Parts: sequence; C-alpha cells; structure tokens
Amino acid sequence: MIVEYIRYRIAEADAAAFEEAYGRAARALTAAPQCVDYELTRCVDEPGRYVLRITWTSAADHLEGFRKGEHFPAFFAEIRPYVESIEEMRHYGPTAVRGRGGSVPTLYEWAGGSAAFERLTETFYGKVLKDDLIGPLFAGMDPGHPRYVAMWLSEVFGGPERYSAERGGYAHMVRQHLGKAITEPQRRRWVNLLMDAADEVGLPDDPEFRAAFAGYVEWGTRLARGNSQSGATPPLEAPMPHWGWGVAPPYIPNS
Ligand code: HEM
Repeated sequence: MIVEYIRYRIAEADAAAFEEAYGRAARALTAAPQCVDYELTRCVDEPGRYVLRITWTSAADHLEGFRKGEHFPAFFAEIRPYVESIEEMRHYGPTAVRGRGGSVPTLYEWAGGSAAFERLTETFYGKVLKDDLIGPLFAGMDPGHPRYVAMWLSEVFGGPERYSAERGGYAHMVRQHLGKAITEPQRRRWVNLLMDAADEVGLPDDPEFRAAFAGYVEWGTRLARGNSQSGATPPLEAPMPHWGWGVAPPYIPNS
C-alpha cells in the first residue's frame, strides 16, 4: 500500500465549492478498486490549507490502474479547476515507525454503531413475540419498540444520546416496566433470546465485548424485574446508565 498526499491552498471564497467538488469526485474513489481509503482534511490553524490523503493499493495501481481507468475522467472533471492550487502531490511509503494511541473505542463503536443495535433488536423482538413464556408480555407492544430499545442500548454503550433526547430518557424506560411483574424465568428467557439474537446478527463475539455486554444485560434485566414487582417504587430521576469495558478492555494488537 502507498499513501498519496495532495496539499492544496484554497481561497476562503472557493472553500465551499472545493469541498463540494471533492464530495462529488470522491464517488470515483469509492468505486475504484485501486483505492483503499481517502480523507480530505482542512487545516484548523490556517483554513486555506487542505490535505487530501488517498491510500492506494500500490503506486503502480494508482498511476496505471486508476489514472488510465474508467473512473478517472469523472474524478478529474470535478477537481480540474483546483489543479493550480496544489502545493504538493507525492506518494509516501511506510517506515518502521507506526503505532496506535491509547484511546479505547466505546462498546457502541466496537459493536458496529446504531445499525448493529437495530439489527439486534429487530431479530430479538422477532423471537420474543413468538416465545410462549414472554411473548404475551409484549402482545400490545408499540411497533417502534425494537427501534427504541436499540436507541436505549446505543446510548448506554456510549453512542448518541437519542433515547434521552427523543424518548423521555431513564424515567420513561423505568415506567415501562412498572407493574409488569416479570418473573425470574421470564427475565432469564429475555436474556437467552437476546444472546441468541446477538449471535445471529453477528455482534462481535470476542470475550471482552461479550463479557461487558452480558454484564450490562444481567444488571439491566435484574433491575427491570425488581422494578416490575407490585409495590416497587424505583427512583425515576436516576441518571442514564453508561456501560464501559470494565476490567477487560479490548486487546488491540499494535500493528
Ligand atoms: C437490560 C434489560 C432491559 C432493557 C435495556 C429494556 C429496555 C426497555 C425500554 C427502553 C423500554 C421502553 C421502550 C420505549 O421507549 O417505549 C422497555 C419496555 C418494556 N420492557 Fe424492557 N428492557 C429490559 C428488560 C426487560 C425484561 C427482562 C422484560 C420482560 C421479560 C421487559 C419487558 C418490557 C415490556 C413488556 C416493555 C413495554 C413494551 C411495550 O408495550 O411497548 N424488559 N424496555
């Protein structure tokens, strides 16, 4: 692989048109089999400077494959007006100096974001509705329920705070369980079906993710069961829970 850096200096008045042109040109990069990935960044300290980074499968694939290939004409048509503004355009190869920083992805990111939780809850509630033990509890379920629970899980695992903003947050969720008199066998069935769904939709199955995921599910379902008993008065103004990796963050090899 080889990285091409193209440095531009663009007048403030042309910046918006430049970004739009690259937005269109990028479709050709997305389609090109020689392109691994690309990113256009704008200098924060000097907004007139831009750097486009394109990773190619090789320099030859870029120069021979892409430049002489079917996608180049559409790409070049968009960026032609900015060729004069290029300050540097070169290929760079890797050196031995490379590594990862210490940042740890959230469980939400690791799982695959909102789309992954939506796939999970769609499959899960499909199973729930057919289940003899807990299906009846959900007989009058709001059709949006799988999506709302995906929003809830996304937020708990470090994703966007959409359940709080759009669905009434913690208090609304707790109220939904009041009086449902969930039994232990029902709680356990809920857990089992969720884990089956996690396997079915391909949530990450590394030990660290599944341990953290199962930890939250145990905690949450036990609270839901407790809150659902007759006479329970759970606090409604408690904060939204946020779940992390706990003692076992993911192992990310440094390569
Ligand atoms: C980690 C555990 C759990 C989570 C995260 C969770 C999440 C939620 C959320 C977010 C809602 C409200 C959705 C909305 O905004 O309308 C809800 C409602 C509900 N939950 Fe749970 N829940 C859990 C455990 C359980 C268990 C163990 C049961 C029963 C076995 C259960 C039964 C219900 C029912 C029946 C509703 C009302 C559904 C409807 O009629 O629309 N929940 N849950």
